[in-house]
Amino acid sequence: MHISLNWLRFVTPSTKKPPRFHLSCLPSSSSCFSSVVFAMSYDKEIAAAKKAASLAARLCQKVQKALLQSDVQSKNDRTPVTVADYGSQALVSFMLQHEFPGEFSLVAEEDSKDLRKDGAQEIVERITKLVNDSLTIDGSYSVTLSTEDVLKAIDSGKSEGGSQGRHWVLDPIDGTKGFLRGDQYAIALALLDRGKVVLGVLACPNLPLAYISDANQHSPNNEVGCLFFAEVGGGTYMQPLDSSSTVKVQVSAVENPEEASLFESYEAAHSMHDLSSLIAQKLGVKAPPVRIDSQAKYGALSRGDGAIYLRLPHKGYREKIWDHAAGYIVVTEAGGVVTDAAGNPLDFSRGKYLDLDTGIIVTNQKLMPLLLKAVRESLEEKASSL
Ligand SMILES: Nc1ncnc2c1ncn2[C@@H]1O[C@H](COP(=O)(O)O)[C@@H](OP(=O)(O)O)[C@H]1O
Ligand SMILES: [Mg+2]
Ligand SMILES: [Mg+2]
Ligand SMILES: [Mg+2]
Repeated sequence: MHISLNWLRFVTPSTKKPPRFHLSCLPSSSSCFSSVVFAMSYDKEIAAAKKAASLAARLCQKVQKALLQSDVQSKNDRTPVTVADYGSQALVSFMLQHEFPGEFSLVAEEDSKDLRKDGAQEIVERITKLVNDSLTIDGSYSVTLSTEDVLKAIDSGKSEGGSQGRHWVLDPIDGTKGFLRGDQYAIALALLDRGKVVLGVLACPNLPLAYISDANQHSPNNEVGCLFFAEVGGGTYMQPLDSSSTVKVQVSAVENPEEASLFESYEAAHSMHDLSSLIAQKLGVKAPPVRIDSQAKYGALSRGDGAIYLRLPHKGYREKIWDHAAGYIVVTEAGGVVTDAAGNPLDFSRGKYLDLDTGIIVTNQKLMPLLLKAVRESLEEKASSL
């Protein structure tokens, strides 16, 4: 693979991730010292998660390529994203269950209800072919799943999560709107252990390997396809989706908000752009916001492309854990901080939903106090103007 100068920018002296064990405290302990236990490292889980997310990314790329090449495709036809969404979820679910056949719990976005309705047989067959082609593509599996196997694999994602035991958390395509537009999307997979996110993998098939800004995000010269992964206490790493050359990444060290660049959703329906522009104005941020879809924003932030991510949904919206779990650990292990708009840490232990005060904000440790102040003032200003 051609390694560009931009790629080398991310390389740190330690590019090889050593195998690791780490200490953890039992959640019920009153004193850390009295009940320190040796926890297994999650190396086997992270290897399986990387493989599953990478294969799912290939499946999605194949569908997106066909979608963009097809000129008969109606703009409103959601079939391609439907096929890729379900296919990605079936593939990841099957691979994880194959790897961890004992107790298995998956909290995932999709279910098979619509696929079991009359008239859905053709689409289920398309999904099944896609999944089988993907599983056998590199010779790792020699299985042929039936349509019922695929529906069952999709429905394995019905777990509610929670604070006990282990739960995989999957968004098979995050950024469906971006996927349909030919823009950014991500396959986001994380593992919860006793309510905490302990590992996360983000496959971002359209994210340039090089630094992105508002100006260059659609440059045709950019090589694209990034895989981010992080394990609790072990830092965040990035590799090209088609290679294993891994680099450790860090969030931006920018301390002056005037030099910070700010990421937000492309879709104004997902995050209030007027509110984030007020916050940016208060901070003195000079650059225009970088608007991209999906948890690719967390990936880009983890390597310092921007310094701030604001997600301020409209009133009443409830965030789901699969939209944030993988991105959260990718950013925090790279040195970033993720809180709600009141500065509270995110709690992934309460089931499918995150109970939040107003929104999610992400930045580095140095900028967080300034950002929180600007967010609070902007929210107050907005409330008093209503
Ligand atoms: N009204 C809304 N407000 C906030 N988020 C929303 C929303 N409607 C959908 N979403 C979520 O926003 C996610 C995409 O985020 P982003 O704007 O960062 O690309 C979607 O994930 P899916 O595409 O997996 O459904 C969906 O869960
Ligand atoms: Mg999503
Ligand atoms: Mg999704
Ligand atoms: Mg969705």
